Amino acid sequence: MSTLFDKVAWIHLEDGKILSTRSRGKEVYYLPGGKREPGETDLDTLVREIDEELAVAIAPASAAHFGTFEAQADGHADGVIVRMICYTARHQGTPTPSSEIDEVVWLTYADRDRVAPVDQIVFDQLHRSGRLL
Ligand SMILES: Nc1nc2c([nH]c(=O)n2[C@H]2C[C@H](O)[C@@H](COP(=O)(O)OP(=O)(O)OP(=O)(O)O)O2)c(=O)[nH]1
Repeated sequence: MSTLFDKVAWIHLEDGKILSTRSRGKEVYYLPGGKREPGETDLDTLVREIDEELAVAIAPASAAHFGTFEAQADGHADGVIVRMICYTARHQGTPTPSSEIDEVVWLTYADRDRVAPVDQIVFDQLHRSGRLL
């Protein structure tokens, strides 16, 4: 049996830095987002997860698909894969970490080795296109 996590993440850049989170008890940084619940669209998941994690309201009409990326899931057995469907989107509110989130940080490409494998692919693409410092 192979496992694939189906997640939706928010790509949010400001001044060449990307908003990233560290979940409670974890050592590497993730892009904010989470797993789809049954029946949810990508945007349903994005709006719910970003509200839960950061108390920020995503504007769904502004969301644009950035890319979908797959890699080894952080902290799971070899061969467990996470698929992350990534969106940019406008928002309202100031990111404020929920109790599940220990840290909210702005990272640059210099932090590539501090993020999960799937996020490294996202970092590479953003850096190549000049959006991530
Ligand atoms: N949200 C998120 N998860 C990631 C990223 N990169 C990455 O490997 N993951 C992995 C972590 C786990 O190996 C895998 C499944 O997530 P999980 O099992 O920790 O999810 P969870 O129960 O905390 O649920 P959820 O809140 O994320 O929906 O997704 C990322 O950038 N963002």
